[in-house]
Amino acid sequence: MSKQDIPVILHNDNRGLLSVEDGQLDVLQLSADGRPPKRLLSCPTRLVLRARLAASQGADKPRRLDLHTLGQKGEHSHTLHLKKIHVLVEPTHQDDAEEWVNVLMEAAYPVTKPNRRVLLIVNPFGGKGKARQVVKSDVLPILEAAGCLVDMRETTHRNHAEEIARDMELKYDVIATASGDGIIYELLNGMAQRPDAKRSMRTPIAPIPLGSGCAASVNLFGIKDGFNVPLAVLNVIKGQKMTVDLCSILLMPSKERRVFFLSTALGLMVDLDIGTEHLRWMGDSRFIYGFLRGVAQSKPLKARIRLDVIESDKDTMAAEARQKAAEERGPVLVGGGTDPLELIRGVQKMAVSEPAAAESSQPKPAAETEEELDDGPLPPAHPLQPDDSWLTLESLPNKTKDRSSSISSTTSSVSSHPHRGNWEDGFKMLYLYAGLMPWVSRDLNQWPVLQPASGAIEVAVQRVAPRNTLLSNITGAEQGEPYWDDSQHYYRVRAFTAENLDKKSQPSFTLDGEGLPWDSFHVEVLPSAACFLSLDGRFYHSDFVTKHHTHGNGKKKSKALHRQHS
Ligand SMILES: Nc1ncnc2c1ncn2[C@@H]1O[C@H](COP(=O)(O)OP(=O)(O)OP(=O)(O)O)[C@@H](O)[C@H]1O
Repeated sequence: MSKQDIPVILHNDNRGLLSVEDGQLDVLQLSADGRPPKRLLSCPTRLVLRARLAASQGADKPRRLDLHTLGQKGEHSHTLHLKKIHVLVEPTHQDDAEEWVNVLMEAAYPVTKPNRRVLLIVNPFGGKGKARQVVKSDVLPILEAAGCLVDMRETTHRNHAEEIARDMELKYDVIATASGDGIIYELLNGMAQRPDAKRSMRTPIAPIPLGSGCAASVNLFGIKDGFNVPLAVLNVIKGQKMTVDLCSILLMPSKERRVFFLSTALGLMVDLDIGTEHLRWMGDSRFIYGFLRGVAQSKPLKARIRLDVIESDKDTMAAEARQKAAEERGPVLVGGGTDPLELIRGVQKMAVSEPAAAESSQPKPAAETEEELDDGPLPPAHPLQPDDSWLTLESLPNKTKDRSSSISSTTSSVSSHPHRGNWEDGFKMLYLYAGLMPWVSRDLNQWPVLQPASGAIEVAVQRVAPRNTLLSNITGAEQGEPYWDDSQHYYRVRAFTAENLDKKSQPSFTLDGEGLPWDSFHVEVLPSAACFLSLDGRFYHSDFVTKHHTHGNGKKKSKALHRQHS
């Protein structure tokens, strides 16, 4: 018997052994006749929620030991369910048992502290309308089994989450959202209005995917587990703080300011989202339907976009993203790629990029102590002043001759701009999609080279292209392959503006999936403004950044496209 083992009496009165070693908890039933022990439970310590010794009932009495874990349905299963095991520890082993419980809890919480205080926001009408029921059956029991203290609030009307965030006490370790992305958007906008906005935004958000589009969860847990509710609850319990950028958007002419954490879209992507809201019953399949419908119509977007570009070379951005992923992952599987079960079975690692964000018992460096952080409001939003160095992309209504109307004389010529990203005068846009997290839904990794908290927003501009090209881009979209298509122009920017050149036929744009009237707007990045929880302190790595295949097909496709355009 090693220090990691403790003898116990099992619920069936048989003798047993609890063992914790190499990131694994085992519960064994011992046999009296020399046969090998029977494994009753084998569980990665990542899935251990709590181990607790009950109070002593007297020095000569056995003590009860409770083990709460999540269990996989099978070795390769992503399905998790709550398991509770109770055993008895005989008086002679009780000191060792106390030490064993500490060893297990340290293995179970290697980078965070247990017993979090959780504000749980539930949208009872989110997604397919099952949030309330799933919270009761799956979410609350797991949080309680882990010893979390939960305050639950149900939203009763639109924008209720915004009101809650504006008025809440800042006493929680985490705000969990049993909803879709809309509630997260509202929470962040509520926080943004507070006089102590910066402090409030240091409370991390942990999404529990119970809406129709749950992009935040897909970005944290990947395509396969993007809708895995118990895994998302595990993230509430032991996720690490991950800082993210937000964007501030100034709506013109009203000068109303909003913030967003995910995306803003123009053109086809607007029709795809708000044009399919009546199809929420389809879950996120409604987006595919909307895309097909939009491609069939291929209605050009009429807009003038000005971009403060940092980078537009796709090869450079892809190489940087792959390098960063390699640093974060350390040694990888033979053949590369992502272990689909890494979030369930791997040992929880401290984030490479933000070790100071982990709740370790080590004192933080002086500059990162709470006292020195700014607790005040967000900086005020002012209209942006694009100058000569900004890139201007225009997709004009067919009959427009006078292109000078609202273009300032300082606008640079596209063809000579160092960051034009292969855009040519006369190209027509189909959509613009700007984002702060790689996946916008399970089906679309729109910004596969995006780095969180980089101080930039990624802008993809899809120009009008033959329908078969656009349709063939659906294949591989979940892993970001359309990035390589030359009809998709890609810019990493600090800020941008978008002016509507046909308000009648394109009245709206979307912000984190919510539709708003579009006249013109100004977007700038709020670097590292908010934080989410993530099990390994980062977004889930897509195959795009972990598998280093070339993009020969994309290049061939784009040459063909050029031929068709000329
Ligand atoms: N009780 C309520 N009645 C009506 N609307 C509500 C209620 N609670 C929240 N809402 C609104 O529901 C909208 C959608 O919320 P939620 O984030 O849960 O996602 P969803 O629409 O299912 O999925 P997604 O936004 O990811 O597509 C939000 O705009 C919110 O204001």
